[in-house]
Amino acid sequence: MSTELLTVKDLEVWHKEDSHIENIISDVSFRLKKNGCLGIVGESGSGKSITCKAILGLLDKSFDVKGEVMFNDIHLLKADKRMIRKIRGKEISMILQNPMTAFDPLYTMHYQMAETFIENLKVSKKEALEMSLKVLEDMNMILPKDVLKKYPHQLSGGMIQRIMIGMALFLKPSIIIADEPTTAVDAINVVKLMEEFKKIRENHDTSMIFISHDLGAVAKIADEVLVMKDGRVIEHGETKHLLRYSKNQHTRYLIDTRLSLVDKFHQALGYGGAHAIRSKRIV
Ligand SMILES: Nc1ncnc2c1ncn2[C@@H]1O[C@H](COP(=O)(O)OP(=O)(O)OP(=O)(O)O)[C@@H](O)[C@H]1O
Repeated sequence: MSTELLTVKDLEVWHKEDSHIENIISDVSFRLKKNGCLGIVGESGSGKSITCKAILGLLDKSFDVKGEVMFNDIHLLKADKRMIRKIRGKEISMILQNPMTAFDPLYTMHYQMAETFIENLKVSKKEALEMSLKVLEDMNMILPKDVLKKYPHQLSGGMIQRIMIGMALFLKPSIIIADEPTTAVDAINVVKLMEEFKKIRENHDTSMIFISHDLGAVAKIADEVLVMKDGRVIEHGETKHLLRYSKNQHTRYLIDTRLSLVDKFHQALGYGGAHAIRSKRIV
């Protein structure tokens, strides 16, 4: 039996504006194994988000998507909208880069979380409200009942992000796609969030696509990495092997940029720098 949950083959994305058509993504292919974690790295604008949105049918009509995207036996690019919406809610959850945009500022967290559970799990309003509280308790939020009464802008980016992760987990999807999940979060909460993601990998039967421009974050969690540049995959391989032995100039550039950041950080703290620890750790 195949262990692949998601197979993407020759994905292309084109953007149309008036009579102008521009190719944004080409020849992207990868496989996500059951219980695996694939990291997608690349600089800003390299095509990481558009690739994942294309897979989930989240791009608007100005985009044209070609290729093959198989989730189990379902061709996601050919599936009807109802089927796609069902898969997006229950089977594949996406954690967005900017979590604030995922919630409506006009409604309380309680209302919005409950709506999601009612729609995706077909539960009663009472059950949905209980589930919302359970999500916050599971994420170890302080005063969860108070948090539920708040509007999105009354919470920090880190809290909203943790709520999104908690909701994604509660729905027990087969795949979680996390798009730069640490962007809106301060440094201390980044560490906590990364722990949360590691726990997902250890305790849940969930596969993951983890998108980041930060190779260090990806190295902590992904077994395989796809490196993107200008809308194309320039390298793909097992994380440790790629970080240690890649000869690709751009991949090396991403690794070295990361190392020089770590160097600066360690020098500021009075340590020997990343080069001193390079032999022990990967990045
Ligand atoms: N709505 C849009 N209309 C037209 N082009 C777009 C749109 N969104 C993104 N693009 C283009 O698609 C390319 C890939 O963008 P994408 O957002 O996938 O990059 P990314 O690697 O996720 O970057 P970041 O890390 O900044 O999110 C870029 O060249 C970008 O300009």
